[in-house]
Amino acid sequence: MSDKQLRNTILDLLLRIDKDTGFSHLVIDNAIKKNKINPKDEGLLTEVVYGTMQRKLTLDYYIDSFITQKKKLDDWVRMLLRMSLYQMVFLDKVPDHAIIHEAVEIAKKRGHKGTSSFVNGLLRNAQRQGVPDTSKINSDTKRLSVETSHPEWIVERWVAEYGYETTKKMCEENLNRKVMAVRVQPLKIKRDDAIELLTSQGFGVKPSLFSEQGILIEQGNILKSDLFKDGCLTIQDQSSMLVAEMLRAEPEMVVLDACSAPGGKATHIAEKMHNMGSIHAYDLHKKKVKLIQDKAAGLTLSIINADAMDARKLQSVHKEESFDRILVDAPCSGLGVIRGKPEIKYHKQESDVHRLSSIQLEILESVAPLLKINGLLIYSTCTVDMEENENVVQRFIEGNENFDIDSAFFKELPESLQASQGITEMGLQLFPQDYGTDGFFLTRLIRKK
Ligand SMILES: C[S@@+](CC[C@H](N)C(=O)[O-])C[C@H]1O[C@@H](n2cnc3c(N)ncnc32)[C@H](O)[C@@H]1O
Repeated sequence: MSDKQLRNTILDLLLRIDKDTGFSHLVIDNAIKKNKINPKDEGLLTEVVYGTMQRKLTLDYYIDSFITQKKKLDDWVRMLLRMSLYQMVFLDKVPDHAIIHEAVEIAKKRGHKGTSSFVNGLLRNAQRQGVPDTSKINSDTKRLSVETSHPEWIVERWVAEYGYETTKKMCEENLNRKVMAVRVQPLKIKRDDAIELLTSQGFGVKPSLFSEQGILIEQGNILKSDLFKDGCLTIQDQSSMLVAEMLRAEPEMVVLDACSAPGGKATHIAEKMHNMGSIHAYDLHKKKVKLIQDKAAGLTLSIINADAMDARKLQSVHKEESFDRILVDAPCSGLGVIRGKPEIKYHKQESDVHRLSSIQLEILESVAPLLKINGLLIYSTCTVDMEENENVVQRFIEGNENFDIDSAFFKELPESLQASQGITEMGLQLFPQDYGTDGFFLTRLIRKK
């Protein structure tokens, strides 16, 4: 693939991700496979696509400072400027003159002469004058929003909920790449043996913090390893691994996973149960049920029965007090996984947080009667927001006096989490900057009567 083709591909991918037609990691993976992109170009493509999305608002601030007449730019022109400026300001892989030349060539081809001279002029101005100094922005939240490219509503919510310093660290951390984690299928291989084998094959790996099944991948493409291809490993963030650890499901129990696709946690729970007992796994979307089934089959786990169903209607198919354990890994705004899916921060709106928190409470209310007395229920989300996390739990407890937060949950947390700043009386909020995990919330409820 020529440099010009590569840059056109990058521009097309960015436009697709920005229009919310696919998560960045899936769009990038598909493009690499489809276009048979070589490893060197693969690195640049991934870096520029992720980096441009991650820094979109910062780049827009730079672009707007060079535009005197406030005219609306075509989407592709703005995106071309963003990706070019991203490379000029944040990368040193390609010289500025080459970046500008490629951008002008693309602008000539996609637009008209006026467009290419506009692109040329703006990028040359940026090259000569440098980008504007953001430290001069007066408002703390606006400055943090521009410098770390998070919409102001998110910054304002986080500052109100967690304070300025925590918010600043979180926004800065969200610009980094996270270290990938995988879970070992213990019925197939021991973690120590997997670590030894992967190390001998040149991977940089080490045990993860919160689960005896977790491995952190610091170097190497684990998707290409034999262990992954043989179904001995599943990709899962360390925070998500905590869920099955804390659910305390045992062999022969009957478990409900109310929002299960793609099945990451259901399969982990099945492993914890030594593939004995039963897990009823549901998801609202019929097409996602196959993802659960495929994941279970890939890991040779047979106790998961997956079906499509709105978790709010499960009382129509299951009797009261049917389950020893229930997991509600609820649909959420996803503000905890911005590092891996940067587009989330631009696509989600504050109204989504309000809408989702109502659905989360409805799901909890609907599945609660299905839990046996003394049974345990985990509520979790991959978001950082009190309205969807602590407040949902509090509202649920207030309305259901037969449920309580299980105090044993806090004692059973891994030692490294015992002093976490995210522990409140409602549960545990993990922040991405604290342990390198996704932003994630979980708590455990117990049914008393
Ligand atoms: C956070 S994801 C679950 C991830 C999954 N537990 C795992 O570990 O792989 C939330 C899931 O809830 C599903 N969902 C959304 N609304 C639902 C509802 N009303 N009932 C059941 N599932 C729902 C979504 O389709 C999505 O797959």
